[in-house]
Amino acid sequence: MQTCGRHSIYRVPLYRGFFVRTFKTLPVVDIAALVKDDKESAAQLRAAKDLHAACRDVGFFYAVSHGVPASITDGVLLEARQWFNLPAHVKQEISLGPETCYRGYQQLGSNVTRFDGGFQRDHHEAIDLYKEESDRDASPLHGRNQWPVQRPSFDTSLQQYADACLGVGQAIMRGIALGLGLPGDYFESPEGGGTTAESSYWVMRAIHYPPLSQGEGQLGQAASQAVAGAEVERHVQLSCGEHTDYGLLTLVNQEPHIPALQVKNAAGEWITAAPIPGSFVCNIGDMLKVYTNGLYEPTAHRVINADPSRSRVSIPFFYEPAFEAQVAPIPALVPAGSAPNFGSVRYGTHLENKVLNNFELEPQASSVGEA
Ligand SMILES: O=C(O)CCC(=O)C(=O)O
Ligand SMILES: [Fe+2]
Repeated sequence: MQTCGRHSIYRVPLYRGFFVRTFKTLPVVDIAALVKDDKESAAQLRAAKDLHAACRDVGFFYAVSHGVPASITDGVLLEARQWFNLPAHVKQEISLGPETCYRGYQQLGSNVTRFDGGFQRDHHEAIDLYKEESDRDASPLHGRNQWPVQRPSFDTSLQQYADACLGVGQAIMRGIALGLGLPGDYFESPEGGGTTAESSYWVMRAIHYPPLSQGEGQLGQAASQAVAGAEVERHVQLSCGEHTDYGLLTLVNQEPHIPALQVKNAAGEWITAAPIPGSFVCNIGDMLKVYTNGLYEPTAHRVINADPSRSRVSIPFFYEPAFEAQVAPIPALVPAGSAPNFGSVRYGTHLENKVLNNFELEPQASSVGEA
């Protein structure tokens, strides 16, 4: 096992197979020291150790003491809820498509979860925003955002929220680097991809999940089973189908009233990520699997809003690598004498392949009536 001198806080197990993911709850990690301290401290190393265990054994954790004021996290959820209450034709003024670089509003059922031989429409509407890039020719995703200008206060609170999440994302990535026995700024350095709060090709989605009802306001039997945490056939409509995330780290800010996010353990059981006020539910994405040579695995999750009377709003923020980052297994995490488990991938190419495949933008016959 190679480590990086003074940064090594313990030996990092190289084979995740020792750590069967039989979790029944999600760990809570206090990240105060990572967001507050400039210098590496004993408290930072403790947080880093907790992050390492959480990423290796679960792939999900609640981040608490993150320092983002409730006025920002609660405020943006409230603003989003009010924006989604606007008439459909107002929301559609900022509809997304290839011509808007996939930025803007997606109506109910446009987002799909694909599986072999088919896809399922997810039962949510959303606004998608990305880091803004002026060089439109360089990627079908590059461009300016369609901010929700119909409510300037929402626009402002989204921007504040994004700034705050960039700081938290960079701090958690420092903790993850330390937890891997690397220098805290590893992912910010050129050899680690050069990802910082400034360069991250972040994504932010404000999502509205109407009640998941079938028939006359009742959940279908299969969907009810899904609510109870069972595995279901792929054709059963869910608020958001089973998937893993694409990049480094996702921070989910969710409304407190509905437990709807479910996380799959190795036994195939669905564990509910019930809201904890003041926390972000965090999960790791595909790129951390590549960086760690497979030690950290992104965990499948899905969303089911089973409350027949209330919709749910969440605002995931995706702290992702820089678009041009070349992501490859970190040499110190590849056993001496072994070939790396993965080749190098340009993050922007990985993202394009995912996003360009995410939509079925033709209106759904049954659910788009109110325009
Ligand atoms: O709404 C949530 O709780 C999670 C959404 C999600 O998994 C995603 O957008 O990737
Ligand atoms: Fe996700």
